[in-house]
Amino acid sequence: MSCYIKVYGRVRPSTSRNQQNALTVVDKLRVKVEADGRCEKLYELHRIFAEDIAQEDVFTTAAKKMVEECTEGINGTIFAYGQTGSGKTHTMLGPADSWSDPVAKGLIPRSVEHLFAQLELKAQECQKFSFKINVEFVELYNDDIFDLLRSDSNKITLRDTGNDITLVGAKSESVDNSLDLMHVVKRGWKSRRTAATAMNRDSSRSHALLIIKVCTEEVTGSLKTNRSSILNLVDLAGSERQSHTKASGERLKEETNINSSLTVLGRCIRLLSKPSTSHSFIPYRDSHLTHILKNSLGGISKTAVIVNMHPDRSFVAESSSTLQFAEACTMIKNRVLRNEVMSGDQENSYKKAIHELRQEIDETRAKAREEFARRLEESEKNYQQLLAESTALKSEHTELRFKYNVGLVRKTIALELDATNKRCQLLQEQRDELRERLQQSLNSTIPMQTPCGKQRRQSSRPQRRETVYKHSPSRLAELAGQDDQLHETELRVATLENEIQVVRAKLEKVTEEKFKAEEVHADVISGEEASGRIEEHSRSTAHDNQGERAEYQLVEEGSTREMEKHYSFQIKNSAEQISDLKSRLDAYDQEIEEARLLRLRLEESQNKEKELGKMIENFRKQHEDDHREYREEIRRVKANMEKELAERQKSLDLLQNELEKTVRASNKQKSEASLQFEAKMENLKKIILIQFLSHMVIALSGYPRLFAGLHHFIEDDGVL
Ligand SMILES: Nc1ncnc2c1ncn2[C@@H]1O[C@H](COP(=O)(O)OP(=O)(O)OP(=O)(O)O)[C@@H](O)[C@H]1O
Repeated sequence: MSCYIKVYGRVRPSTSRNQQNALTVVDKLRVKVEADGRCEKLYELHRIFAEDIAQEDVFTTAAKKMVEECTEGINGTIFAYGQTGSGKTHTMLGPADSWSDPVAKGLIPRSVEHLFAQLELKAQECQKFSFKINVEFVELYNDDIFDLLRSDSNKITLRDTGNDITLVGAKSESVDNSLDLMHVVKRGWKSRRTAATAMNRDSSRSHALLIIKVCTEEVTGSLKTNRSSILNLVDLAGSERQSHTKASGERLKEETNINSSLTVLGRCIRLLSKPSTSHSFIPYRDSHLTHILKNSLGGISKTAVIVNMHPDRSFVAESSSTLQFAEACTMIKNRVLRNEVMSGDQENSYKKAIHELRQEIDETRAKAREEFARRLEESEKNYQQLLAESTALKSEHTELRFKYNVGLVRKTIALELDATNKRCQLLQEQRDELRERLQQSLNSTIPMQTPCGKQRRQSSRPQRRETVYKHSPSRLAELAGQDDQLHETELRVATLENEIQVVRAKLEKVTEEKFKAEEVHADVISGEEASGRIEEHSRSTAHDNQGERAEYQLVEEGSTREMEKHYSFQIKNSAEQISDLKSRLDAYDQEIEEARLLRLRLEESQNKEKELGKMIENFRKQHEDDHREYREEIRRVKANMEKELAERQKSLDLLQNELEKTVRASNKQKSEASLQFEAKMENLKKIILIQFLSHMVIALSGYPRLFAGLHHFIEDDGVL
């Protein structure tokens, strides 16, 4: 994979208020340089950061992705370039003592934190993942390399093995987390050579190189992938003009060295940026700086350059030269390689990984289905329970309503019986009256009888018995009046009989209703008891009627004595009936009371029913809410599962693609190898033939004619 070096420009805030700025940020990609308001030039880079840009934005744009790719085995280099005091250290490290300031800290602390965060994330995502971080920190001072992690002043040498450039003698410290790494950086930074110049109170006098080596091991199934990468974070010393820095002595020597290394860097960049010279010699070895950065400039790593500029008009020449350097950098293409070694049976391990992923997907699906079914069953159960409760409440309500209706029927019967009772009382009074009259009539009849009843009964003469009952005329008149009265009574009795018939019919109807009611709900009152009572009542009513009829017959016969007996019997009977009716009335009163209580209970039950209705409604609502929630949750779980499935499918596809690629590559390798093998065999055959022919030539050299013929034959056959 080849890609261009990314170049970003950053303009620092101006230091002079009076001067007009020579640099104007036109937009996110372009910056304009103006000299004396006359000649102006527009430069376009991958991104221009204006004075007010946040450190976080610089990191996100220029370094974040590169740091992430480092964990994938791709080397990365980020360096800050620019004149002295233009803000290189500010960009790379941040202002002094801003290591832990979330706003001000620079690109190095942010990269370190992000690198570890990314590695931790991978460790969580991968089946088996481990990493190892080693760090080296050196400075290039006066074109010598010094270790910033060691106090001795031993110089470090470079070993170039083509793709690898190693620092021989540099201390490599192993770190486990970002804090440890930042402590190492802090320690090294303290040893870095800085000095105050006219341009910068804390000017860097050396190029600082922080080298972070990342090694990761990832195991998927039986496939082991080892990746390694290097992240170079470089803070270059600034190019300086003696006219500005007013340097002399040691500072001047430093300045000369810095400028010469930067000149070599510029030369290499210029050569690399010209397509025609891309294959010509690049003088990396002319300075340690370019030699160390060899792989980052036209080499095998990804590179980002941040060019820092001073906007003031007095530095317009430096800004122009920085921007020219930046523009040349944008033309350089790197051939990025991924440092990755896979071990184990790749094809099988891919297949195994695919199989495992498929299994995982199936398991996840089955689990989701089970969960869904379980929740559905649970909610169904809850629903059935609520339904049963509601049915029980409804039947209770019906039962109570029925009881109330039975109570009402009883009350009606009681009222009917009350009316009957009153009529009976009236009848009794009338009978009493009749009895009184009969008594009077008897009193007046007795003196007319023979002195001794015994004698009369013993007499054998029938004509004598007839004379015994002869009445006086006044008595006869009285008897005639009595006959009228009896007739009247007879009429009354008939009327009463009718009334009793009506009442009896009503009673029968009520009894029938009661029977029906009690048949349906036997536990309210024993049906037998009630029917017994009603039958009894009917019997007594029938008995009354019979009695009245007999009375009527006796009256017709005209036997006063028998009537007396009959009336006294009737009176006794009536008294019994009355007491019976009274007791029945008491029973009815009791029943009415019961009905009242039932009504109260019914009201209570109605209230209860209302409450229960509310409860059912609440239950139903809750059940519906639960159901909705379950459904919602199931839907959410399903969506998550689907998402996960899609992701897994995606990774499966990727794996399959990779597998196909690997298979294709291995097939290609095989065919290439077989072609090579065939070519080699062909060559070998030729060599053997040549050797054979040369032996023949030597052997036949004594026979010139035969040799000439053979030579001719060889040329014709085109063997040679
Ligand atoms: N973008 C910026 N915002 C605020 N202050 C800045 C910015 N850039 C630089 N400065 C300030 O300018 C001064 C010089 O910056 P810095 O030391 O980073 O420059 P430098 O390019 O590293 O210089 P040298 O090459 O001499 O080391 C510092 O005090 C720094 O805080």
